[in-house]
Amino acid sequence: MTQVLVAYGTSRGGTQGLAELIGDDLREHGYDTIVRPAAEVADLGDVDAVIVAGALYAGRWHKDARRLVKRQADRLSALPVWLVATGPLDGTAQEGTLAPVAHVKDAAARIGARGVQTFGGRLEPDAAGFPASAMAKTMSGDWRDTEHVARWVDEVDGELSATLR
Ligand SMILES: Cc1cc2nc3c(=O)[nH]c(=O)nc-3n(C[C@H](O)[C@H](O)[C@H](O)COP(=O)(O)O)c2cc1C
Repeated sequence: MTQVLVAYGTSRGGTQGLAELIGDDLREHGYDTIVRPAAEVADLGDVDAVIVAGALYAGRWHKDARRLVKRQADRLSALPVWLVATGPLDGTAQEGTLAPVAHVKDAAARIGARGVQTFGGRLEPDAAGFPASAMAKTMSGDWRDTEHVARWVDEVDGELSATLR
């Protein structure tokens, strides 16, 4: 069975939830899927494809996602890989294809990623720490869109099916 790793970098759990959604959709398409924190991925084992998801903070892709791409660059360069950013606290990610931030663009170029995708983010009303708590007063909400994720996983499945199965 084709094995897909979904690795995520999160600070407040939203990206973990998004990675789990991606993982569930991939399983429905028949993939053997592992969802794991990017910081814990020391070895890519026998995976056939990888999705690296990271939260956006101040225009930066989460360090755990960046570091995974850096330390596994050689292996990732030889695999089908998609990079995902989750962040916008509004509907812009659903409306169209947002240009990737520089970190994601650079990481994609480094490993020859198959694609990059930005999904809406989540900020909880009781987010702790500054400036998250201040932002949460006016910007809290959940813009992770299950339909948007499902449509994107369909596209990934289309490409993987054409090359791996
Ligand atoms: C301090 C702060 C800075 C943020 N900066 C950005 C940003 O530059 N771009 C963006 O799209 N989202 C930004 N966000 C929204 C987060 O990316 C969003 O809340 C995301 O879902 C957080 O993921 P996590 O829960 O996995 O940490 C920011 C949120 C906070 C609290």
